[in-house]
Amino acid sequence: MTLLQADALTVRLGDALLVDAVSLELGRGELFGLIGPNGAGKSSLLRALAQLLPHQGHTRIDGSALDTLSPAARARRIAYLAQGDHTAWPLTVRDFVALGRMPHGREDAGGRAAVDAALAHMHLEAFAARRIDGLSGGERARTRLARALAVEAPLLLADEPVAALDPYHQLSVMELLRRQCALGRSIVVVLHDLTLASRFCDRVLLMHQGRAVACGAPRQVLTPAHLQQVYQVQAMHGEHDSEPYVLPWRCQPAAHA
Ligand SMILES: Nc1ncnc2c1ncn2[C@@H]1O[C@H](COP(=O)(O)OP(=O)(O)OP(=O)(O)O)[C@@H](O)[C@H]1O
Repeated sequence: MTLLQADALTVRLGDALLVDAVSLELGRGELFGLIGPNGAGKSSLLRALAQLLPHQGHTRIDGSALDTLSPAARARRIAYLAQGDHTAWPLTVRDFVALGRMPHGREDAGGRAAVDAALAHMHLEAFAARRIDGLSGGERARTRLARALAVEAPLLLADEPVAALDPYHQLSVMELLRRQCALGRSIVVVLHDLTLASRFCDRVLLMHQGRAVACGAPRQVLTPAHLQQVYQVQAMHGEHDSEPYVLPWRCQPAAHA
């Protein structure tokens, strides 16, 4: 069943076309990867989906047009994790994660349990009383993801949630996202790691220069031809434990005529 439907989303900033008529449909319980090289338009598309960037096109969630929902109603349906690290405030980890409950208002019966669960998911229980401006980059990244998880929204839009994480936490976050989807949540995740995208995502959308190049099962999208065309790399493709991996191996710039 469809949770999110976006039709012909287009983002322009001045003369620049950042996202060019990209459409996507997201099923309930689906883990959907957004991939593509630097500057492809992934973050711009995610911000347009979150209604955080002026754009053309339409997005519906559960059949309701997103732009007709109040900001609070929208924030309860969509949790958004921005790319990068903008968390320099002197808050404790617990208080920062609790910001994710703001859309639920004052009578938030499930708030404490949601914050506890988010801290546990990100292995942050021992950090709860620490100030976020005293954490390492990866610890802060886990705290930011915990805030987004604490919303307990049916849709999570996560922009490079594993970029700053060590291998254990990268895998643990991807496994967690899969479990969240098994519970019925839907997730759009921006990834640069093609093996994580291959192994964990149900479908991926490959973007290049603002456009959707291919969308479908990772095996169908992460083909040698697409990797050459879009990333200008050759990769090793293989299987381990019956799961696919894609290891970028060598730069292969397009041949110029
Ligand atoms: N304010 C702006 N004005 C003009 N161009 C912009 C602006 N913000 C972003 N861009 C351009 O839009 C394009 C898409 O940026 P976007 O951040 O969506 O890419 P991305 O796919 O998320 O890249 P990355 O993998 O590097 O995070 C880039 O070429 C970027 O330089």
